[in-house]
Amino acid sequence: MSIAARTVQVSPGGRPASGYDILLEPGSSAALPRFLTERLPDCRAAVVVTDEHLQTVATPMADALRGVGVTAKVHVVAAGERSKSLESMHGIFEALLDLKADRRACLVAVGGGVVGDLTGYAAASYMRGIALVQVPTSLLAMVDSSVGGKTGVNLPRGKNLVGAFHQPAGVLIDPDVLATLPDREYHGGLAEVVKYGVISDAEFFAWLEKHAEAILAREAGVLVPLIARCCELKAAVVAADEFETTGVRATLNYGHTFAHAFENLAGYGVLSHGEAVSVGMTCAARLAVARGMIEQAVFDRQTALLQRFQLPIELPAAVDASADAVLAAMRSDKKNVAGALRLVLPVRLGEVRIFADVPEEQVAAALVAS
Ligand SMILES: NC(=O)c1ccc[n+]([C@@H]2O[C@H](COP(=O)([O-])OP(=O)(O)OC[C@H]3O[C@@H](n4cnc5c(N)ncnc54)[C@H](O)[C@@H]3O)[C@@H](O)[C@H]2O)c1
Ligand SMILES: O=C(O)C(=O)C[C@@H](O)[C@H](O)[C@H](O)COP(=O)(O)O
Ligand SMILES: [Zn+2]
Repeated sequence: MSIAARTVQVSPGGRPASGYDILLEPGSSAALPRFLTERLPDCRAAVVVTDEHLQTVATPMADALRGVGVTAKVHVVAAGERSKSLESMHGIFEALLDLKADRRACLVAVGGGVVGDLTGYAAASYMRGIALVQVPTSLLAMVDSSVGGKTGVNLPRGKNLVGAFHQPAGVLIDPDVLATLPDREYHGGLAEVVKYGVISDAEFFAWLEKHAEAILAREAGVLVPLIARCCELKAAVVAADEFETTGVRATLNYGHTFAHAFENLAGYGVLSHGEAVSVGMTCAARLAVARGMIEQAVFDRQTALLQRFQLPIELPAAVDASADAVLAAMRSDKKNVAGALRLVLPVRLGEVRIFADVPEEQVAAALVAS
């Protein structure tokens, strides 16, 4: 397994011309002015979007941009999933208009997946599309949301129901910023990390099991290779199926049909995305065992690793989610065709497939341990 890479190249849809680099190194956020000068030389105005927890990271970045002649300001949204809204997007448009930003302007997303998805969709929409630079600061954003171009916001009726594919011009990952990430958010990011092992890389899954203690301690020696491997795995999927048309990219949605329903029913507060994905992957694996698709041992290994990473494997009591309510929410999933659920389920450790023939009673039965 090659886990030494520090720069990961992404070629969406296999088109090198629209490719970009993920720069993974301590201090990489300081590279923003150079990055803009080299990659977006016409950019004269930039809005750096962040939330209140990352202002000390975002503010020096805007200052540094001003140092190379770019008119820059920081725009702060409230931390948390509820900011992934059309209303928050409107605030970003106002900030761009205040700077008299034209089509050569760019948006810089400094934060977790919420800031990244929101800012990305604003970049895809403002004047029909301006450049975006992703500076992910949560583990989840480093290993997943900053890469691959999925952007969007939530609607009251469901997660990510509006959005666009809009690839960043580049991704700057500074693993040192993880030092301030709260434990709960760090663990949430590990859910998406476990996902990569289950969907596409059994060897990486075993590596996670072996290094679980060092990973929990956030040791740099394991963190950098861990992030790099996830980025490589995601880049390969995005190269094969940028717009989720062939089914390859849908594998990244393992556990998510359940998870998005849980997040919506929980009102986007009680449960983080990563926690919801952890419970969702547990339900999906339980369903696969019930259908005779995987051995119980695979379910047990996934469960043990999720629990080792201090992630939930069942919904907290505070989430009032009857099977009927969960199924109703799952029917809004974007993967569904003609109202029929399409679920990503494991067929062995390291491989998942999409199933469109799962009876809803089986899905309901998989929601809780028997
Ligand atoms: N676009 C994609 O491909 C994709 C992939 C996975 C998840 N997502 C989306 O990402 C979102 C979840 O992202 P998230 O888990 O990063 O949540 P988040 O963006 O809400 O961040 C979690 C919390 O951590 C704080 N934080 C982030 N970095 C920090 C740091 N270095 N120090 C201190 N605090 C820090 C944030 O302020 C926030 O309070 C969800 O909306 C999910 O749907 C998108
Ligand atoms: O990049 C992808 O493709 C993913 O599905 C990654 C997921 O981890 C992520 O949560 C994504 O936002 C889900 O997208 P959606 O299309 O199911 O809304
Ligand atoms: Zn996800």
